[in-house]
Amino acid sequence: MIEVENLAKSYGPRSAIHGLTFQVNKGEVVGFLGPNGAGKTTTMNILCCILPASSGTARVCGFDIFEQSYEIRKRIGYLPETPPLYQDMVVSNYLTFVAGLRGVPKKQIAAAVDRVLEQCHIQDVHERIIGRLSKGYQQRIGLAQAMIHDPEILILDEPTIGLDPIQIIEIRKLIQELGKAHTILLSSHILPEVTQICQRVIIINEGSIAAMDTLQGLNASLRHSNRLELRVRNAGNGIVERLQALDSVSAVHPDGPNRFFIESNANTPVQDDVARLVLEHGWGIEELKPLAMSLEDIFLKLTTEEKLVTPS
Ligand SMILES: Nc1ncnc2c1ncn2[C@@H]1O[C@H](COP(=O)(O)OP(=O)(O)OP(=O)(O)O)[C@@H](O)[C@H]1O
Repeated sequence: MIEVENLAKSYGPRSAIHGLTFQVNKGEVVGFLGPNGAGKTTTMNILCCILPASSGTARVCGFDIFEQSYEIRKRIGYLPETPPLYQDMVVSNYLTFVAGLRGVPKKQIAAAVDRVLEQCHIQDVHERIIGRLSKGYQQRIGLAQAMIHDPEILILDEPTIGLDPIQIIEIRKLIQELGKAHTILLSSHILPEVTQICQRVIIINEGSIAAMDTLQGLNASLRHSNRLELRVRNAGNGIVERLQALDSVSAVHPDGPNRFFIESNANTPVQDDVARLVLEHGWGIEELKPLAMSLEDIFLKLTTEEKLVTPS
């Protein structure tokens, strides 16, 4: 549905993205993650034919972004980070206006407005002035304008940014609903949000792709760094030093007197060494289990040098 190959964009001498290659398949909800300035908005703007790429190719629904941008615009709905709303307009008038801009045939405009009012749960405010509505409602109107021409693909740039926690939950729920019938590429800084909404993640860092997989796949591919949680009954003096002295252990992070997070870069099962050490010293094993990496851990690992061990 979206095929990107070797895409690059420079702003003057500054390279924003380079060598981007990825695909989004029909029906997928894909999270586009990256730190500030990674190139997410640039990529989304190129896919929506708002910004020309410097080189590379991208096809959306089989159409080329350079040659067939009109066809792509018909099939793509875009919610930019700041929704393009006219604050002084009444909701339904605004959506009628946008429908005209998007080329919805005149006779179908009223039905299209009714459809998006219903899909985005904003029927109750259709006669209100946009600027007087809450940010959560304004975001839904932003989604409604993106969907007015019934596109197959939705591209959403930070759709929950600036919303309060209740509004965030509502918008996430709405995106999950929309994901049943649309292909969605969504950028976000909120990692649990991506975990909840998306089936697959593309992590971008400094303009190129750092990782691309399902959450389970990312976890498995980063498994060369084993992480364990160890809980003992009676930790003796020097337990941290002794654990650290094991060949297979690269770092030990205590969390209270009897709980430790252990990292290992070795491929050997570090559990055996740890268990042996604990038994030899009579510290008593309460729990010894491998830890899955959270998306936050994966993100930090791929986008920074920071080493992190947290329970998940
Ligand atoms: N119009 C522009 N002129 C010059 N440089 C730009 C322009 N737009 C973006 N950039 C630069 O390109 C790089 C990528 O920016 P982009 O906005 O695509 O990143 P982003 O991942 O969306 O960041 P954020 O999460 O902060 O929105 C950044 O270094 C940014 O400063």
